[in-house]
Amino acid sequence: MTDVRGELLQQIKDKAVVHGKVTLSSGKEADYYIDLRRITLDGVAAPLVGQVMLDLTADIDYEAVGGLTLGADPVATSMLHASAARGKVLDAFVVRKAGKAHGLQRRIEGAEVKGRRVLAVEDTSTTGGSVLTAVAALREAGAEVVAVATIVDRATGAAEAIAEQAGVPYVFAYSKDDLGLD
Ligand SMILES: O=P(O)(O)OC[C@H]1O[C@H](OP(=O)(O)OP(=O)(O)O)[C@H](O)[C@@H]1O
Ligand SMILES: O=C(O)c1cc(=O)[nH]c(=O)[nH]1
Repeated sequence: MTDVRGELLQQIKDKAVVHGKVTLSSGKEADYYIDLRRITLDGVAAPLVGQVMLDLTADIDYEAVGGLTLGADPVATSMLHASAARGKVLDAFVVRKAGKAHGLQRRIEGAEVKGRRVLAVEDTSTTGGSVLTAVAALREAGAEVVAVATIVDRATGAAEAIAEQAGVPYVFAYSKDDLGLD
């Protein structure tokens, strides 16, 4: 049996971890950055993302998956395709950072979320602010957010913020310890 989880971990270590001073989305400073777009948009690694995230959330019942653009988008589509390959239909959606003023003026694009059980996903979570924005938009649109799932958790407050502000389970595929970061 192939170790998909182990393979993806190695891909992340090899391709996504960048050491050096960076300013994060929250405005905080950090000594490293995990650029998971180099994974979720990589021809070798991206198919593994869908499998690992489906396995991670196998005990959670949801019909559609997505999160705040852009980090979440390829996570959701990778899960959609991996689910289809397993014979199960899984829809995806994209939560815009702001509403759109033209066209159909939708904040959430793609699958209808109203009245459906949805999983909010993320590539990396630092403060959890981005995914919490997605959760708020999804709830406003009438979705039932059943959980939050991220590929890498940086152990910098996201778990606590999601528990307090969203009140749903939070799961992640890899911790910073898995990546050998401190
Ligand atoms: O938990 P948080 O503190 O919100 O930080 C994590 C977020 O930061 C990054 O996105 P970024 O804001 O850089 O935007 P992008 O996805 O559009 O690149 C990353 O993709 C997460 O979405
Ligand atoms: O907090 C962030 O902005 C952030 C951290 C990180 O490691 N990777 C990323 O894409 N964003």
